[in-house]
Amino acid sequence: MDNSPVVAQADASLANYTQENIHLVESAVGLNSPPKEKIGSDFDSRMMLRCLELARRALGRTSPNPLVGAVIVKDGEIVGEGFHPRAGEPHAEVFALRAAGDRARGATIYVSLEPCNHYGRTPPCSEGLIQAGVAKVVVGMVDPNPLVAGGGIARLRAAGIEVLVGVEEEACHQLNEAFVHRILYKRPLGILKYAMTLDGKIATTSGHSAWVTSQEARSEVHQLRAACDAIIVGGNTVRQDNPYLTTRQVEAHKPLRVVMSRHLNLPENAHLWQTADAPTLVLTEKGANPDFQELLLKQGVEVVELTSLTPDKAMAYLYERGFCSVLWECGGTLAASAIAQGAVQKVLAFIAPKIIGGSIAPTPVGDLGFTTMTEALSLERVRWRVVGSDCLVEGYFPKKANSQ
Ligand SMILES: Nc1c(N[C@@H]2O[C@H](COP(=O)(O)O)[C@@H](O)[C@H]2O)[nH]c(=O)[nH]c1=O
Ligand SMILES: [Zn+2]
Repeated sequence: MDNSPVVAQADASLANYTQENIHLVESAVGLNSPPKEKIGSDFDSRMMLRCLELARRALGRTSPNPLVGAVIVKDGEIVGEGFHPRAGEPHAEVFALRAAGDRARGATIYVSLEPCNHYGRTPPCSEGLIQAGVAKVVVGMVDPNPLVAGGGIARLRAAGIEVLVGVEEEACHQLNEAFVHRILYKRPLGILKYAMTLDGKIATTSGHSAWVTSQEARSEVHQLRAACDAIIVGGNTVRQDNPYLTTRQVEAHKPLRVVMSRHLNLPENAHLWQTADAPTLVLTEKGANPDFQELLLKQGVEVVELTSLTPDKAMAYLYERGFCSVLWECGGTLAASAIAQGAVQKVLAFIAPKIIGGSIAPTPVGDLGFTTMTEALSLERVRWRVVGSDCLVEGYFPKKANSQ
């Protein structure tokens, strides 16, 4: 099957992504394009889903790199598997080739992301596959990285290797949505997560919030945290909720816990500074409360002063640090300003079937300055799911209201 148009749209001339050409890359990696016909056989799909299963073993650990899995099949049998464990280490294909050894010659390799074609921290996988003598490469999605962007596929085809692109493309994209966002927008993907009652409250009028949702929903949140690079809260959340923001699973990735606080008027004995099992970073402004900074440093907390502390500045800083995904677990005021500044692209709202009442009880999103319903930010690609006794609503902000 010739499906080269997918690749043709993603050429390396898109190295400098702008508003005009971003949509081309988005369609090349399988976003914003009309549903396509199923590509590949059921066996191809099964092998690609196995790649994604392998890729997930490194969940939360690969940034700024993507999650990638690879499977080598010879005569209908899997002869090698691999995944990318973290940035700086070999790519998924390399591990799969090592496992397959000589059996890679004449075999088919399935990879969830287009094989790279550049010398980065590691040599190009395209050359590795050519040297190993594989006969066919089945790719999940095109790599939006301008250093690759179709070049890996072109190189393999030029070497006479059959390449099929787009098998389980949507699932492949879903797994790496944060990596794709990082590449296209030069910011981490911002995910706003909150838990509210049926009448839209995140706490009682007196600020009590433990717990709004069921145990099942809370363990879903722990899994979500483990898949992210950082979790952000504001000073208010530290003062009022004194959260741990941990994943509570021994083996899981521990995201960086980030607190945004302009004046560092924070409690000296917050759980965050007292639990060294996950790293913590406090973002503040130049010259804020030097005594408190010293106290934090003594407790192993990292402090970074930014020239002005806004959600976008925080995201720009976390982008420079190599992060792909940031989970906003803050209160309504910070959430509203993060949304207004385009620091949130995705929303995960847990809704508990409880009513708490209280006209001044806090709500998940503060003032956005809207006066009419027509200004409402309607989520797109919305999914609803039951988690324990709660409902999880998941969706994305429309691009125009939210592009950087
Ligand atoms: N992890 C991964 C790929 N990642 C691609 O390579 C880039 C990182 O290159 P490097 O610095 O050398 O690790 C990353 O941004 C992405 O475009 N490619 C692959 O063929 N297979 C893999 O498993
Ligand atoms: Zn590679």
